[in-house]
Amino acid sequence: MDTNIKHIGVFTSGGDSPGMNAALYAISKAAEINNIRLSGIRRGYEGLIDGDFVKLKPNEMQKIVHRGGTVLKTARSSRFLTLEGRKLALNNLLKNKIDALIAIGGDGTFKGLLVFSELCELPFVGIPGTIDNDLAGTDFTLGFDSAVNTAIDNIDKIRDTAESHNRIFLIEVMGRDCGYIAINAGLGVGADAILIPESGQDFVRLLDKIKNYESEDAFIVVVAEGDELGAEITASKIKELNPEVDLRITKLGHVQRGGNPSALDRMLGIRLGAASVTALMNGERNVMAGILDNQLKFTPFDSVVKQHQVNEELYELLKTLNT
Ligand SMILES: Nc1ncnc2c1ncn2[C@@H]1O[C@H](COP(=O)(O)OP(=O)(O)O)[C@@H](O)[C@H]1O
Ligand SMILES: O=P(O)(O)OC[C@H]1O[C@](O)(COP(=O)(O)O)[C@@H](O)[C@@H]1O
Repeated sequence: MDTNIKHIGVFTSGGDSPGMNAALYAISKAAEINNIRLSGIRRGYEGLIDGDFVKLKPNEMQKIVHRGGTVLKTARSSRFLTLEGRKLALNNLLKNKIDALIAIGGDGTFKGLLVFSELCELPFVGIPGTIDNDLAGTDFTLGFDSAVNTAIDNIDKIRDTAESHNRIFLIEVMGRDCGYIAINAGLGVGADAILIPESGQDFVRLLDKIKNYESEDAFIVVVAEGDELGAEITASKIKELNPEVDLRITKLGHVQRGGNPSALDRMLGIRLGAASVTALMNGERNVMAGILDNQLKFTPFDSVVKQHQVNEELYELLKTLNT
């Protein structure tokens, strides 16, 4: 056990995701039990550069396990992309006598840590926090399950009105350049078609169905925001084929990032939060904590950032179900 770790800094970075507060609770509790001082760093790398450090008290964190967003706030930092910014960040860590860092964020955040490790010798552990589920090294990222549930709740509501009017709805969901939210939400609502960035065949399947569409029912298409055509072009192609159809586009947007974390995300945050403190005490460095096959696993940052997890079985499922 590495007893040199007396003071840990923790921050959330990139897009917020439900479950981040649960992870912060577990980190604060595990640190307290192991007599480790914990400093929260506000606004991700921005707060590291500005020295914006706060205390995280486990008895207060316990009360916000159920809340979405991140109590530490988060940011995308252009200053951290510069060497000058990273040097300011290093100075603040040294000044505050921080021995190790825990970062909750996505692949951008871990790329940042990799670059920072060229300057800073402190050990870093990452927790995958993004609704996009686009990281290797974990089956699920923190917030993905909640975001899919939110998308499903909203699309169910759209179905009510779509069926009442016999309309085609194109519903855009988040996920950056990854189709995980679209596949899971789309299958979960019984969508007629799902368009994702990773597949070229989905649009062909959609056109085949639209050719036979009789305007006597709803037709629900879930479109990933990173899809190569996107909702607008897809809509205009459908209209070209069949000018009479009644069609609407809905972009679900940031509603998918908010709301209380699901039970799965609360547990994921708590497991990974506690594991990250233990990992630092055990001498781990520059790794991301994740759950693979329900087992805790640590993956080096360079393997996490290089890959985009592609689940072939899910793509095959879309074909099997002709969606
Ligand atoms: N190559 C890089 N070098 C240094 N910092 C980086 C790099 N890539 C990303 N970062 C930092 O990580 C932050 C979070 O990354 P971003 O891609 O916005 O979100 P996420 O971590 O959710 O993927 C960025 O705003 C930036 O400050
Ligand atoms: O809130 P912003 O900065 O507009 O970012 C939107 C992006 O953030 C996400 O919600 C989450 O992405 P990250 O977790 O990688 O930041 C993406 O799905 C979306 O493309």
